[in-house]
Amino acid sequence: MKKIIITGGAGFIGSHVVRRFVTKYPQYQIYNLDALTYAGNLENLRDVENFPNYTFIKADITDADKMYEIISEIDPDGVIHLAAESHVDRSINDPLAFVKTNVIGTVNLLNACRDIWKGRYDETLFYHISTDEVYGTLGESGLFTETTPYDPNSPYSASKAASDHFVRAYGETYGMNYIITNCSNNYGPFQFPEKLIPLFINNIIANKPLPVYGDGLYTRDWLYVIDHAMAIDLVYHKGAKHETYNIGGFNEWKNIDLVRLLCRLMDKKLGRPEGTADKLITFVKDRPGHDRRYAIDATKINTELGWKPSVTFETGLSETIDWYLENTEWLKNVTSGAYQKYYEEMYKNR
Ligand SMILES: Cc1cn([C@H]2C[C@H](O)[C@@H](COP(=O)(O)OP(=O)(O)O[C@H]3O[C@H](C)C(=O)[C@H](O)[C@H]3O)O2)c(=O)[nH]c1=O
Repeated sequence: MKKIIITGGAGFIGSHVVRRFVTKYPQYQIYNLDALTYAGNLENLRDVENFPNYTFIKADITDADKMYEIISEIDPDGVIHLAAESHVDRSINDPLAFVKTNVIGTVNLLNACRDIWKGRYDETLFYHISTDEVYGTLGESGLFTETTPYDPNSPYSASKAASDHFVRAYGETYGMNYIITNCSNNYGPFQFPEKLIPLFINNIIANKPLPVYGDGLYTRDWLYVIDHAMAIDLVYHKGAKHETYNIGGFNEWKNIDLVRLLCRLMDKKLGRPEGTADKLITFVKDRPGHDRRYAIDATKINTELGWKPSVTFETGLSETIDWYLENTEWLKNVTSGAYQKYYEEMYKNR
């Protein structure tokens, strides 16, 4: 039986990856290693928690000894590493938390795998999940390819860039097998309402302002999270070792256009008169160091591995809104407690 550790499996993208592996591969034992920080939630995995091939381990990747202990005990065939601090605004307020989890946490995992897998690097794989933000920002045209130089602008993207470099360095220095994928903005069920789409869905439901940063003309390339999980599955099984793949939706939207589409769909689904949600749009002070445009060239994963997004943005977004409207309890739980304080802190100077 193959054993795979998935770090950050209780988070947004991680939970979709865990669900896919647990349900699709009963012959694999899947270990979800997660610290359950504010963004990790076992509610995200209720439907698979009793599967015999699923095990949850509460542990923090910043704890080097614990990582060594867990990895030597399980002796996995692969690690799919998704555990990370991921919100850019939080990284601006607390960069060190991002260095600790994203850089030191990754190196702790690499150290343990390097030692425990010694002598059988060819049979094992460290698969590191990263972001397109490591490439910095684009002008009006152009796309990020796998050979675009790294040029991170936020503490978050700098910490992810550093972690990517460490993974590659461990491959080159020690000969460990690794793959890195760099993905564009994800959206879908179970995303914590600090990121644009779930935050705005939550605020529209609650009739709260929709804080659009700066002029709202920033561009992002959006991918449905389930398509990302499918890509991760494919890369884990078919990807070439010591390679990087970019994953994206070929789906660019200016923030303000996306927000207006979201408002229209939400009004319809909530049975409110057209234009109701639009009135909540509030332009606020910009995010410092705000990257103007991200866009991924996903040709390599498409031509070499045959991956492409399976749903259109209209379908994915509509399904996402429906999910949040059907899961108001989940939304209420994750936005209770410290959330309100965080939200007020985040927007008080904007
Ligand atoms: C939360 C928020 C965001 N925005 C803007 C800022 C961005 O231009 C865009 C998306 O912001 P968000 O914070 O949702 O995502 P990014 O900063 O693009 O980064 C995201 O996508 C990459 C790939 C990752 O790797 C990050 O982990 C992930 O957080 O909307 C607003 O205008 N108002 C808001 O309240």
